[in-house]
Amino acid sequence: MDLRQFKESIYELIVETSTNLPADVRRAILRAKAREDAGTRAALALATIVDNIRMAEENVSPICQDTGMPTFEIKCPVGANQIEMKKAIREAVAEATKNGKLRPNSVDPITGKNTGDNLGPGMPVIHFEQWEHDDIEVRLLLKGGGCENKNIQYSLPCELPGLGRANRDLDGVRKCILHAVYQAQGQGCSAGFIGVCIGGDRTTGYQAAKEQLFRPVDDVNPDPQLRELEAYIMEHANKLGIGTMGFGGQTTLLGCKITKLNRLPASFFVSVAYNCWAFRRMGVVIDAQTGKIKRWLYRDEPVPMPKGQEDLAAAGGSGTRTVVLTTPLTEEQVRDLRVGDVVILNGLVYTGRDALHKYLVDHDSPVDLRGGVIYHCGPVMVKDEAGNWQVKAAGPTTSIREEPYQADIIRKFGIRAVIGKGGMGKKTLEALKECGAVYLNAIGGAAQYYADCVEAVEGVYFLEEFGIPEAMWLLRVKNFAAVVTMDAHGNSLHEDVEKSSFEKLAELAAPVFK
Ligand SMILES: O=C(O)C[C@H](O)C(=O)O
Ligand code: SF4
Repeated sequence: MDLRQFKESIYELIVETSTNLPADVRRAILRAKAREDAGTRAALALATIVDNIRMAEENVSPICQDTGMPTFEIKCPVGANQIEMKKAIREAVAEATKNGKLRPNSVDPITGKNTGDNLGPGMPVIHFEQWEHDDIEVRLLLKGGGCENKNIQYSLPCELPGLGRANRDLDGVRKCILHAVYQAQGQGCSAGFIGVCIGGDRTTGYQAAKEQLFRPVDDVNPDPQLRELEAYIMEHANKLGIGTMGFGGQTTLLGCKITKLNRLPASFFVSVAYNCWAFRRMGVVIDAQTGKIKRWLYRDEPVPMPKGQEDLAAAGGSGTRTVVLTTPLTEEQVRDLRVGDVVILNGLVYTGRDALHKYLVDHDSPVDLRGGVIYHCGPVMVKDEAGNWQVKAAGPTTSIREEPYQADIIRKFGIRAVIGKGGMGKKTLEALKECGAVYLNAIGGAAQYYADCVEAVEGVYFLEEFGIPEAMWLLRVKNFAAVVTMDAHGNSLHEDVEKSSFEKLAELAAPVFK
């Protein structure tokens, strides 16, 4: 095989997967948008997502800044050289990282040191299987860390909050899957897709659950029992009211695919792989002689994302209160904000995520953070030829990971706003009230939408120590739109949605499958 050409084909597959959402996923998102009433938070969030998908394709830049764990599933003819293919794939991954199509996402598990090229022990994931065809089929999944954190595995029998006992039967499985959707709330960037495996062991169960994500969204399960379970879950999980980004709404789940594997008599696992709306999976069929792409998978028709809708930044017209603010913020400005307001932010924001929060607890900040805005974000950055940093993608990361640190940091540095996604807990809510600060929920995954708001990169700290995603970037933003979901009066939309969705979950406790 022409390996140089094979590498180019893989590079193209990586770029397309990261930047151009497949047709079936686009259709599912457009259907979800059509179900929401205009002007609601869910509709605004979905319109922003639609904008973002279009922008990513136009800019050939990552849909979401977290380009995930590159996972290649390859079927190849007998005799194809897997060692050489692996080498070519690794080279293509490193090149896509250098060009800002993937974020450098591979870090040492203990020190957090970033390898800078997405390579390292266990990365990327490459699985080969032989088949009796002449072509090579390569499927790629770029599944981000936030939704990966929402995967869950149950061992039956177990007790589930709201649902009671899940026995070792189909109805027990039903309860586990409903609970899996509930426990994700908006944190895995709902509306999401789930792949489920009933049975197997802890490893094969998760593996098979993830493989279900390669099924087209609109396909039908060949197993009638599993088909019925999928239909049940799609209908009832969408009654939980978690909605897009956990803002409430009609659509919580965009797809549910279930498989089963035989298990040992002693074990009964239900494994659930949760994928965000930014469901980046694509595939190609490659000619095993030339290394050229013969055709694309998941691209049955072009599904253009419409322009000119009422997205978050345009929310003013719809009855939502929109407040335009420029940093640094005053206590008065912040105390005036209420849950549900849309804030349009201008001025300087400081990115900071896991490494920075841990650091700031017992160190000084290199910049004065009083009145400042911390943005939970790990952007994709590349240096242009003139040596200036360019933002390639910059959406929010899951904020709850900073819950152990955030309250102390707000108090210590006088921060007035925290931007992230998925909401935070009681400790932070208390600090917001005490100090006069707010939590702003940006639209998770909308990395092009937010990168477009960055007017200038004014500096960076801790780049060497923490690496690109974890560094503290000073970003000057314009028209950065986010929703107040936790205010300085003790209100939290996340608490409310969690409570109401729990009540809806509990209504589904009665047995359905005998
Ligand atoms: O790492 C990130 O930028 C985001 C992550 O995928 C998340 O959802 O929290
Ligand atoms: S930020 Fe959201 S959309 Fe992006 S990878 Fe994480 S869960 Fe997915």
